[in-house]
Order: sequence, then structure tokens, then C-alpha cells
Amino acid sequence: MEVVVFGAGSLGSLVGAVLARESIHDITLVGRQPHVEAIRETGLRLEGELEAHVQPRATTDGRDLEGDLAVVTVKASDTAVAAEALATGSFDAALSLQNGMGNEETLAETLEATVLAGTASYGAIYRQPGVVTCTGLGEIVLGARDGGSSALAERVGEAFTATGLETIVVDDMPRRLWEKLAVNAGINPVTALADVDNGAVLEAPTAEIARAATRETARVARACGISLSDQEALAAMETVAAETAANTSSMRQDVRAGRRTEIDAINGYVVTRAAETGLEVPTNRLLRALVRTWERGLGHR
Ligand SMILES: NC(=O)C1=CN([C@@H]2O[C@H](COP(=O)(O)OP(=O)(O)OC[C@H]3O[C@@H](n4cnc5c(N)ncnc54)[C@H](OP(=O)(O)O)[C@@H]3O)[C@@H](O)[C@H]2O)C=CC1
Ligand SMILES: CC(C)(CO)C(=O)C(=O)O
Repeated sequence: MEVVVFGAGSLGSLVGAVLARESIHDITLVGRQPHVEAIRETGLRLEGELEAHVQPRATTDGRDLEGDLAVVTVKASDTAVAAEALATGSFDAALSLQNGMGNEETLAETLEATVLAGTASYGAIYRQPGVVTCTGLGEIVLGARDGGSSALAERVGEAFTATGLETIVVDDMPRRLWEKLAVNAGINPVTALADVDNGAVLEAPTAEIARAATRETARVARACGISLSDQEALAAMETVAAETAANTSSMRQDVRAGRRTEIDAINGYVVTRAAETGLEVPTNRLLRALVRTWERGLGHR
């Protein structure tokens, strides 16, 4: 497959590096300098729980690219810009592996390509130009964004699996996205605000806050017609927190680096959908307010 990975930061570089192994596929990474220059000069090195040293194409210009698939791995707030750039090129499919909700809709509004939905539970951290670390093995879950079967999703799943990227193709992506949202709504803002590893949300006093945010998300999911019980959502959140106990969540990474977070696509999305369905979600509202307030001070630090 000809694959463009749009957003060669932590996750995009990991996915791009694994897909480029064995030279089965033709991979182009779209990213920023100085990472792009380092990949061109010395290749892309993946370290940690997965290892690779590969030489994919790399560019800072995401316009006028072509391929079978565009994998989108920018932060949620950059999805619209990524979609505009990708729309100048030509692809059969686009696949979001981002956290938060609304990314697939943003891509579908702009792109002619079929938009697939996906989640990633690999852990990745960008270390330095040309180097990314895999901090946790996981899997890619992908499928048709409205659910059901998709021959295109099967083809992408086979292409990913051929390189060793653990991938499952499912027919219930809407539910999977809500479950991942419930996980992120509990873990991400709590670990970012308290500046703790993911495992801390399993213990008092943060456990109570994370559980409340996750439970509220499950309730909103059900109001939106998704079958996700409180118990299922809590089990998913606590399993991820236990499996990634020593990890720094992506929102905590953003806060530590002084960057904007994905709060609007995660807890903000829960608050918006709750308002539409007449539900109260006080914990998600509080977490969104605290992270937004922190973001407002960004330019002044
Ligand atoms: N890291 C992880 O372990 C995981 C991440 N995710 C999700 O994946 C998504 C990406 O996360 P992550 O990889 O951590 O984020 P990063 O910020 O590390 O990576 C995104 C990269 O895309 C670049 N970028 C954004 N817009 C453009 C553009 N127009 N042209 C070129 N490059 C661009 C960014 O540059 P710049 O910063 O300069 O804008 C950045 O280098 C998020 O939704 C996250 O929640 C999901 C599971 C695990
Ligand atoms: C699953 C989890 C919480 C892993 O850290 C994640 O997706 C993130 O950090 O954004």
C-alpha cells in the first residue's frame, strides 16, 4: 500500500516506522522540522518495546500527496488543517487514530476519500529528531466509522498486520470510540492536572474523580444510542490505567510541554453531547474548566 502518515510526532512516527519495516509498503511521513530533516538524513529510529530503523519518505508539506491510505495522527485541534492539506491530494481512504471525538466527521466534511475510524493503544513518545520510543505495546482497532463491515477496512487491517502492527478490524467502531473516550475522559485530565502517572487514577483520592468522569461518559454514550454500561466503561478505564500504570498520559505530556491539550475533543465533547441530551455531567464540566483555565494562561508563562 502507498500510505501517508499525516502527523509524524509520537504516535505517527511509531506507526510510520512499523509500517515501513520489511519494505512491504511505500510510506511517506508528514511532519515538522527538525524531525523531517533527520529522517531524510539518517532515517527514523524506533526504540523501546518495538525496534526499527527505517528510511521512509518525509516531508513538511502535506499538500498534493497521493496514495491508497492517509493515516491521520495530528492532535485533534489540528485535524481541520490536516484535512484541508489532504484534500489537495488523492486517497482511497483516510484513517484517524486520534483520541477524542469529532475527528472522523471533520475529515469526512473535507475529504472525498472514505473515512475509517480507529483507535491506538500503543504508547509513543517523540524523543529527538529522527527518534521515537514505544513506551507500551498495544493494538490498532479500526473499521467503518458508522459501524458494520467494510472491505476497505479489511484491506487496511491486512496491510497493517503484514508489518507486525497489531490490528483488529471491528464492526462496532462507534461503540469502540465511546469506550476509548470514557477511558481518556477519566485518565487524561486527572493525570494532567495532578501531574501523576496513569496508575494513580486507580488510587484515592484521584480514583473517585476519574471514575465519575468515566461513568458520566458512559451515561452520555447510552443517551446517544450506544450500548456501553457504567461497568464496561469503568472496567475499560481501570484496565488501561493498570496496563499503562507507569505511562505519562498524552494530556499530561501536553501540559508538561506547555502545549494546548485535547480537552475539547475529550471532556469537552462529553459536556456538549450531555447538554444535547439533557444530562448533567458535573465532573467532566469541572475537568474541562480547569484544563481550559490552565490553557488560557499559556501565552503568559
Ligand atoms: N502518543 C501516544 O502514545 C498516543 C497518542 N494518541 C493520539 O494520537 C494523536 C497524536 O498524538 P501524539 O502523536 O502524541 O501527538 P504529537 O504532537 O506528538 O504528534 C503530532 C505531530 O503532528 C504535527 N503536525 C500537526 N499539524 C501538522 C501539519 N499541518 N503539517 C505537518 N505536521 C503537523 C505536530 O507538529 P506541531 O506540534 O509542531 O504542531 C506533531 O509533530 C492524538 O490525538 C493523541 O491523543 C493515541 C494513542 C496513543
Ligand atoms: C490510553 C492513554 C490514557 C494512555 O496513556 C491515552 O490514550 C493517552 O494518554 O492519551
